[in-house]
Amino acid sequence: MGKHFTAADYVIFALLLAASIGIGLYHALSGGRQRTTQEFLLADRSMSCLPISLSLLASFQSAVAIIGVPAEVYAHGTQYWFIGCAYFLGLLIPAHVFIPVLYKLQLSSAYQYLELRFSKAVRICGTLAFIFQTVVYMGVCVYTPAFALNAATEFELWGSVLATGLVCTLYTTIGGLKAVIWTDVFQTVVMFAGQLAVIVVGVHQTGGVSEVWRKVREGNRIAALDLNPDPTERHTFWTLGVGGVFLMLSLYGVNQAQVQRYLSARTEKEAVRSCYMAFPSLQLSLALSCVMGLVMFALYCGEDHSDKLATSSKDAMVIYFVMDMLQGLPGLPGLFVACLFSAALSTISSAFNSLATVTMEDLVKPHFPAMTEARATLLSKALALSYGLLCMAMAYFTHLMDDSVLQVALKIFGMVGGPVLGLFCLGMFFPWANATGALAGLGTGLALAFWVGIGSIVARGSGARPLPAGCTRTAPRPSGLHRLYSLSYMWYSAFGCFTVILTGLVVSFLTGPMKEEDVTPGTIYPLMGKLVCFLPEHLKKKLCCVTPLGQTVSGIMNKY
Ligand SMILES: CC(C)(CO)[C@@H](O)C(=O)NCCC(=O)O
Ligand code: NA
Repeated sequence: MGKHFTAADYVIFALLLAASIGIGLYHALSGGRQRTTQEFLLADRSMSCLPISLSLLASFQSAVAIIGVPAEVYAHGTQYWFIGCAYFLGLLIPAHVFIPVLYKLQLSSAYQYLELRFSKAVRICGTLAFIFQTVVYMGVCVYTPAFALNAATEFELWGSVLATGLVCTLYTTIGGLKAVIWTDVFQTVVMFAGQLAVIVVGVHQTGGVSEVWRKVREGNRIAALDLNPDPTERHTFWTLGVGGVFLMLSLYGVNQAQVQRYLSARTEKEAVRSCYMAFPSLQLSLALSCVMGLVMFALYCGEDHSDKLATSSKDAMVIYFVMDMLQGLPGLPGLFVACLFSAALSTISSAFNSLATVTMEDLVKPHFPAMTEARATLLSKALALSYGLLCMAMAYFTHLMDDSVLQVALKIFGMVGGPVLGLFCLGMFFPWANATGALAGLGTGLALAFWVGIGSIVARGSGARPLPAGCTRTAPRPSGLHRLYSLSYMWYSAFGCFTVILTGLVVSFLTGPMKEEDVTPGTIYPLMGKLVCFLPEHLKKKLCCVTPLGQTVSGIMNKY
């Protein structure tokens, strides 16, 4: 770390790690001392909306976004910022559709819903898809800050992977979900502080806000709304603002990490409120990272310094610029590194805890119904620990990938999260869908998503790579399969989701649609009923044939 780090920097970085472990210790020794799975995995269902909302932000805001978004804006301008449009529906729909259904069912794992609605097999498939998605994503999260720091500074690569992994494993294993949520709060504040510091210093060094504005205008970095309907165009209003809604739904609607936070809320109202409160913090976070890219552009005028680095990665270049800007300002490099690690730690800890939860609730408990609470809690802790170790192994595989980290992460979310979102939509909005349809749908959705996702990587390797922004007009239009492979990664979630719904419905009707009396009450969201609320009562009843949500379901829950 040599020339970049002074004593003040080491102190700040060490404080972050120590405070995170401290919060873990506090929750290990206070409250119920993490002796039940209710406390360890669901924070005793006692959380209020403020910590939950910051934690919702932190779950999927990792160093990948902190580095990846400025890198994207530096290279291609602010078009990516339009993903902020997707946050409206991307949070409103979870708040008013997914939370009401999932919270009322008093679940512990989101995938329990799939058993209530379809069958045990569907639940297990949903769980396995989630585990796969999260384990791969975790690798990217741990590896990204370590790799970028190593390329731009003298930070030891595998040393930082180990530090992140071990600290995070420690406080997650001893402090449970309460520690995860409260460290998220603290780490989110550090994250904002680090980004803000870089922006302030950068604006100052450029010579003021108006100078920054002049330079990014001259450099063509402020993007106008791009309404090009071509689905292979990487970033347009449609791919970001509409495709992004499905990405957001798969993360904020049905992903276990987030659902677990909703379920840990004291009341349903607090859960809904936390979803609303996540909106401004998500927008703030997006704005900070986009502005950081702009400031960087103003200061370095689009120079490419990759020749000075051991890698051509734009992500490493961002770190190089930040460290260059902050040089000679003791404490600030440390704050920025703390910001990166905060972002990473808060994401990885959510991943450990949610992985431990689904493995326990969906894969282990159903086979050992007589397991004592003490033993189940011990096993949950062992699971959190093992996933922690697995995550460090995954970091190793990530270093074999060669793509912008932001794109890698969002591709994974789309390829696996999209089909899983489709499964929940199929169950909630279509009372006719049956378990066979759900399984066939999920299988088809995953297969198609992986075909397109892996196809895009292979096609790019064989020279069909889309040209960089600005050259797109002269690029030959991809044809045939290549056109499919060049589908914008921002559409992956929507593509997977609709494939599952369509296949699921067709197969359900072929194999005999579900009958009204066989559907578990409370598992359907009366979408039709809400859409046709102006129609007379008896017609509505015909259209949405199932028990309304308002009815409590404690009776049914005893059955399971
Ligand atoms: C998931 C979104 C789009 C939500 O804003 C954003 O946080 C993001 O781009 N995340 C990238 C993945 C990551 O930061 O790990
Ligand atoms: Na995070």
